[in-house]
Amino acid sequence: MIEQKQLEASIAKAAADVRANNPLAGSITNTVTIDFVANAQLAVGGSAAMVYLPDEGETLVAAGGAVYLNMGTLFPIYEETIPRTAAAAQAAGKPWVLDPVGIGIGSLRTKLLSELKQHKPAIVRGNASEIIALAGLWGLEGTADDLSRARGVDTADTVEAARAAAIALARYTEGAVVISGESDLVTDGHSVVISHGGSALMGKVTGFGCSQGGVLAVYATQTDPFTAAVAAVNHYNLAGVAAAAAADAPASFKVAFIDELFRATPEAVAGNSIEIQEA
Ligand SMILES: Nc1ncnc2c1ncn2[C@@H]1O[C@H](COP(=O)(O)OP(=O)(O)O)[C@@H](O)[C@H]1O
Ligand SMILES: Cc1ncsc1CCOP(=O)(O)O
Ligand SMILES: [Mg+2]
Repeated sequence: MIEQKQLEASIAKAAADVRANNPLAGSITNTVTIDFVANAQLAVGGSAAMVYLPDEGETLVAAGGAVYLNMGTLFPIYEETIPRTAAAAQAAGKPWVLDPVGIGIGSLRTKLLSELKQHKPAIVRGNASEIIALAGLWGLEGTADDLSRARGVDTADTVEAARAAAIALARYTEGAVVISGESDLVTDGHSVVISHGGSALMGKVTGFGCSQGGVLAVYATQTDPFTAAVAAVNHYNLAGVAAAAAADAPASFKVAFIDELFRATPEAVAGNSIEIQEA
């Protein structure tokens, strides 16, 4: 199990490095929340670029330190763009982050998510229902293939109910998995970190999950997937608490949240309340 002081030091360094290096993490992401993803990436210190076409995805892999693939709103061209971009990242040894938004909706999404198994994302991020459904679709041990639980893009399960699925995914990818929710769970298949904070208002604005995925990719440019995952999730939880002190309704909360992502210091990100458990 990872030691807390050592993890905090690695998180503080990752947050400081993101600020110092302004790293690019390109995205192929949905059209609902694309603006929020880019602005969150910039607010934490990263750089954003959003594309749709296959050769552009490959170009962003080459140009950046990581790439973010979010399945939220699919177009026919994505049948080419998404696997080619994931394959390019894997071939280049660059981390890529998968958000299986809306898993269970439509045949193209199921086909693409099945194909992506072979390219092993460095970080998988989803809400509890998405993580359970992905582990089942990938046929991982102890999980059930049941896409019928999918109901849209919001969760119908608790974070704890998805714990075993997240651990199975992390052991398969040898990367990190994030389950978002009231408290977020991060695992590398050996340790589990529960990160506290945030606000219920984060569930009342679309894009908090997607933008967390973009920020995970920014952090993944600077450190290993597990440290990157805890750092990004901590950064989100810290900013969520601070934004809730400044705003009490969804639209103003979103604005305050982007400001608080920007204001958060590396030390505060590292000091966000976490619990470390055995997987
Ligand atoms: N009730 C809550 N309390 C605190 N934070 C929350 C709550 N609901 C969601 N969040 C936060 O909102 C972000 C998005 O999570 P979630 O709503 O689970 O994702 P998605 O939008 O993919 O369903 C995460 O940072 C998560 O910690
Ligand atoms: C509403 C919606 N529909 C397709 S993608 C999307 C955005 C989902 O964003 P998030 O999961 O971050 O709230
Ligand atoms: Mg989501």
